[in-house]
Amino acid sequence: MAGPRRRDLIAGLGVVGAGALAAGGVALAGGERPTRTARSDRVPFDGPHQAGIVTPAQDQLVFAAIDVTTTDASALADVLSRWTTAVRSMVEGVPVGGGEGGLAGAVGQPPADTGEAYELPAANLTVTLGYGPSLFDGRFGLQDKRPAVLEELPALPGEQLDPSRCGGDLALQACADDPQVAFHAVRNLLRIGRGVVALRWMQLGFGRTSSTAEAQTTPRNLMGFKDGTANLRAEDSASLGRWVFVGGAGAPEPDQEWMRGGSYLVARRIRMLVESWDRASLGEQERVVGRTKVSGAPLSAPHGSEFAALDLAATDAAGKPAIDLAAHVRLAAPETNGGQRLLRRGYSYTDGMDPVTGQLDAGLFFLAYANDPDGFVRIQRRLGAHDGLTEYLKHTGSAVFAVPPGTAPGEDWGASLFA
Ligand SMILES: C=CC1=C(C)c2cc3[nH]c(cc4nc(cc5[nH]c(cc1n2)c(C)c5CCC(=O)O)C(CCC(=O)O)=C4C)c(C)c3C=C
Ligand SMILES: [Fe+2]
Repeated sequence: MAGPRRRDLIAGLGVVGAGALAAGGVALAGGERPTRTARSDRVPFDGPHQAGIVTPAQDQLVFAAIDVTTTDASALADVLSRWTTAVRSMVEGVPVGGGEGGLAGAVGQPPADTGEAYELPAANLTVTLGYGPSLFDGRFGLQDKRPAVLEELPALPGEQLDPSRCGGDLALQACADDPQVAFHAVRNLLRIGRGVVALRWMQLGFGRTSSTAEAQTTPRNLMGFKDGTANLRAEDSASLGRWVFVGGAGAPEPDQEWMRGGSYLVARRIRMLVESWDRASLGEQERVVGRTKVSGAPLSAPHGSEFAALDLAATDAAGKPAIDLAAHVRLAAPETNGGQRLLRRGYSYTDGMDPVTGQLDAGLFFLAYANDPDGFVRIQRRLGAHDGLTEYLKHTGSAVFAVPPGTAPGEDWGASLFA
């Protein structure tokens, strides 16, 4: 565990650490374990966009879809305010309630913080909040605030969704370099919200399956392929403005001003039929993806770089398309989708064994940000209908959320929505 975790911390320094160091932090020396006092493992909470979108993808995920169990809008706004205070504390590596006082609490009372992250580093924790379409159904007087593009996703080809892994009024995406830090964050927020919100479903992810910053190396997904090669990166502000952030440069104007600077998050739990995949030949696996397994180079330039551009017109010696017509990358690429791009931020998951079949329940918890969820829908319609990878996949969970913009210092989550 220490190896990969440490590598990501160091990779993260390239982007996150620069700001943190400028703010008076200390750099990590070789072999040194990060501590709560090292500022280089902290991601600032406030900013024009929420942390956890273009933040260099951490290696651990705890994702919670949450329902609101009251119709009292002020109680919900109060929870969002208390969540903001708690997250501001936790991303600094400080317990909920502040310092050791948060752990101690009053005699005869439970401590303000559950304690399991105490003395752990801040681990680049980010907590990202989303609002599901159902939040705008009239229970809280928010029906006029619903962005037109925020609707439940339509039925998509080939999906076999489990209703107990779908939807949610709210989402909390907690990412960190340490799984206990991410779990601690969600656990404490649920605890704060008790009586107002309830957990609907939850997904743990281990191992990022995308790179969201130039400094990060491309990870491998559970099919053994490099994943994230052609993803959008934090440094590509022109593409982020056009495709990811609401009201960004080149993007359509939002119908709801409170969403300016926000984004939309699509979550899909995609089980991989790994036992079938592991029986497929290397040639079949590469044909289905459209890239080589070892280097990640496109099959149009199999001896080239991982980052070589796809040449969708290239043919092999037999005159057939070098990148198969049903290859995943051909069908997902912007070149075949009207230029559409997504910021992918998914994680590998396993939930152990499928008790019915005895097979592994493992795959990709696909997370993608876009300034219109329809961008995902249009790509997925093509993938579901034609993608060779589909034979090895089963979409079992689904949700979509509006992710509001980031906060100014002192501002609470929900302030612009409930204003
Ligand atoms: C609707 C969007 C997408 C879903 C769902 C999806 C699922 C999925 N993808 C992989 C593995 C790979 N995907 C790769 C590239 C890629 N995938 C999407 C979109 C979805 N993938 C896009 C937009 C792209 C980029 C295409 C391009 O511009 O070239 C790759 C190649 C490496 C990379 O660029 O990331 C792999 C490998 C799996 C296993 C999967 C479902 C489980
Ligand atoms: Fe993909």
